[in-house]
Amino acid sequence: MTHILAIDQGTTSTRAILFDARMQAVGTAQKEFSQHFPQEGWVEHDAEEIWASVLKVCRDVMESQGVTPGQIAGIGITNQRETTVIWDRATGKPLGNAIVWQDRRTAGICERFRQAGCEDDISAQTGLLLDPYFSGTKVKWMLDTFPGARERATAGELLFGTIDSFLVWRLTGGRVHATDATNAARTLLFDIHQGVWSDEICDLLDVPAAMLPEVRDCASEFGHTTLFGGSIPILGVAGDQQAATMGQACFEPGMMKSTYGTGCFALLNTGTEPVESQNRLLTTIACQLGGQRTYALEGSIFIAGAAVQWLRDALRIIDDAAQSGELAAQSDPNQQVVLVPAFTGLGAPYWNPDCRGAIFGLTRNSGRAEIARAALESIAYQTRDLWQAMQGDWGSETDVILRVDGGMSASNWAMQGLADLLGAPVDRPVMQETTALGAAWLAGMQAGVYPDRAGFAETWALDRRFEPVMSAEKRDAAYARWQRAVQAAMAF
Ligand SMILES: Nc1ncnc2c1ncn2[C@@H]1O[C@H](COP(=O)(O)OP(=O)(O)O)[C@@H](O)[C@H]1O
Ligand SMILES: O=P(O)(O)OC[C@H](O)CO
Repeated sequence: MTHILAIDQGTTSTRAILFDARMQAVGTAQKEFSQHFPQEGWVEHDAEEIWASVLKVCRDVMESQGVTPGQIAGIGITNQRETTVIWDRATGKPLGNAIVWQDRRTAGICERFRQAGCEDDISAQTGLLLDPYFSGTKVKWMLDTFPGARERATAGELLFGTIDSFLVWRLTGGRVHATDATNAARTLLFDIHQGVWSDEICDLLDVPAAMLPEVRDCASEFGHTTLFGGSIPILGVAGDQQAATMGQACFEPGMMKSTYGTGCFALLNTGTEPVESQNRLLTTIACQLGGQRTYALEGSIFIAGAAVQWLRDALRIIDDAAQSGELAAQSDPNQQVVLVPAFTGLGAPYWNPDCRGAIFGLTRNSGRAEIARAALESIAYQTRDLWQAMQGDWGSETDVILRVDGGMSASNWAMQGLADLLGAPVDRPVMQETTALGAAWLAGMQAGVYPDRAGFAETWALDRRFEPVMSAEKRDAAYARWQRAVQAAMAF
């Protein structure tokens, strides 16, 4: 058995990547799927379409590489986190569309619990904040909205899961209803200190315990799938940002990665003790291996690569994402156009679900290039917000080098801009599919074919280091403009 199959179920596409015995990616298949925006601030996925995309990419990659199930030692699953599915235990059919992590429909529910004084207690247990981002209020909304759903969930007829859990259920033919600790940590229902579902929060949100998946280590047995013409064990599961943290080998306290996909998620490993943020960051589980939890501080930005998609799909000023850097490079350096990409509210450290996007500093000379530049710079400014918050929580005396990955990290222009606006070096690894690599590593380690943490960390290789070249004066002035722009957008 020479291969590991990683399934990376992301927000905009599903990928299957085959890794060989030396942890090299030897084949990839990818499929985009539909995004549904039924109302302002709502974002949904069709869980059946996601499932079909998973089957397709797995079959395609095995076929293209001529690899049979008998040659695959294990499957690792990694997924968009928080996105919520409820399905029927008997039929496996979803109750409705999945509510995506970006969806803001439960802002009112969050506000009601905040007014009732529940946020501190919820934060203390979960490490999260009362924001529609997390699964808990999405589950509540579904149970409140679909007639008879709560009664059926209480009777054990309906099951809840994040995407990993839904895929494990489907892949195992309904035999396993499980998730891993990193995905559980994003639900708002999980006590990250005790490593168990919180009865108190489940009662508060009226979520029946009978519908919750069993929580397992990231590398453990999640059953077998026989859907590809032979039996393959599922041996690894982790939320995509945590998988990327592992794929970047950020195993030591103080190591940090930032992934630029649809959104941007920066995780700083804080070791075996959770650190409570004083700067509106999240405390989360980075991984759980052998029953031992490692924690992280996380900064979550909702719009990163999605701003580039907006340039392509809504403004139509580029044909594909890679052109954004070329266009930005043509911009007039003397213009000071700032884009606040709060298309679905603002995440860390602002946590403002009602804020919407804004552009400042336009002149008659502002055009496509300046807008493209503002879009790419907005990702760097948002990372600096997180960077400062992390330094506040972790201590700024430590020299943290940021490891970057995700689709947008391919843009040299954006990564140089990031180093400039942070005033710190940015490291991009050779292997930029770190999310899939992390999931593959979990499964391969569990299968006994890949090395342990130390051996894996030695394989991390630098593609390019981006050193800051911008003057401190220019950097501070630019960042001050961004801060004013955010305040103005929130006041609008
Ligand atoms: N060369 C590039 N420059 C800027 N943005 C890019 C580039 N390539 C991809 N992207 C952006 O990266 C995102 C895709 O990254 P990916 O890691 O696949 O995301 P996800 O896992 O969220 O689906 C898209 O939003 C796309 O606009
Ligand atoms: O699909 P991505 O890569 O944008 O990641 C989504 C995150 O997991 C949401 O928390």
